[in-house]
Amino acid sequence: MNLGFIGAGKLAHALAKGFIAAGLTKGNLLTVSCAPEDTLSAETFKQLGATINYDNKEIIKKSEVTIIAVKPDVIPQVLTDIKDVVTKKNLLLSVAMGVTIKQLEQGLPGNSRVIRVMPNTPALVREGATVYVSGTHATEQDCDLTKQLFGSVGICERVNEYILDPVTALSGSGPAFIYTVIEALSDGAVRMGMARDLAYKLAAQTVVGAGKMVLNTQTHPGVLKDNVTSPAGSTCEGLHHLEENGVRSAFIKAIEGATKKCRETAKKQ
Ligand SMILES: NC(=O)C1=CN([C@@H]2O[C@H](COP(=O)(O)OP(=O)(O)OC[C@H]3O[C@@H](n4cnc5c(N)ncnc54)[C@H](O)[C@@H]3O)[C@@H](O)[C@H]2O)C=CC1
Ligand SMILES: O=C(O)[C@@H]1CCC=N1
Repeated sequence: MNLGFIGAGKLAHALAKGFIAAGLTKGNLLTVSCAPEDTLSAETFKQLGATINYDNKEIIKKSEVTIIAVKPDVIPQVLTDIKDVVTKKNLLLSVAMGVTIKQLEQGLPGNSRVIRVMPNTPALVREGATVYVSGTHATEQDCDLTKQLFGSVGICERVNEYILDPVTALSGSGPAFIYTVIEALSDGAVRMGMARDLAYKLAAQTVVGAGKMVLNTQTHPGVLKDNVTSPAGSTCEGLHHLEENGVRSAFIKAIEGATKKCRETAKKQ
């Protein structure tokens, strides 16, 4: 598949590597733009074999499917750059946080085929979590293609747009929250005498294992937690400390705060 990327940063790179690993495209089939001063993004994609072109119009002309992966505040500029060359042949997939279908469509010619996608960086290792929302003029084939593309690097679900901001908070930002948990668990283990390397390995595999237990056994997380927690045992003691320090409330507030930030971004566009 010939793919265009407008914006070649951390998410674009994770997606490109994931798509290549899944066999959906090759590095030399990618056409990519980034800010001219951003030599790191350009170099990262060059190493994959991609063609770099600093003119966003050229990305649209050369690719039937283009992923727009710039920061939300750059979206208006990108839409201005490309609006005169977007035709019915182009499918545009925007991954920008807090930028709505309406805002995207307003900046493009009528009938433009737009899909709003919210992936996450674990797509790099094909363990991504993606949702997408169809724009007004995207076809069912466009939705199928989106599902095929992002389904090749993890799970991919179609949703209604009203849920996109909480999704961004949960699975878009979520890896950062979980890395913090992995670091903190490891810090605890190091404090108790464990070597740092082993602590990261055990903490990361514990997150992977617990996640797979929820997905594969379809058992309520509370039941899975109870299965680990013996009467008067060590897990119970640990859980008591987490509850005393408001761990649930901290995560609930993190999702609420991140969702609100997405909504503020949408209002600013
Ligand atoms: N990083 C993540 O985990 C996730 C990011 N997103 C969304 O993806 C988008 C990109 O995020 P990141 O990759 O983290 O950002 P980043 O800062 O790593 O990358 C942004 C890219 O845009 C390029 N750029 C800047 N101005 C440009 C222009 N006028 N034309 C073309 N390219 C331009 C930069 O050179 C850079 O390559 C954001 O909208 C973000 O909300 C969504 C889900 C997860
Ligand atoms: O932090 C951000 O703005 C983006 C949205 C989801 C992950 N990164």
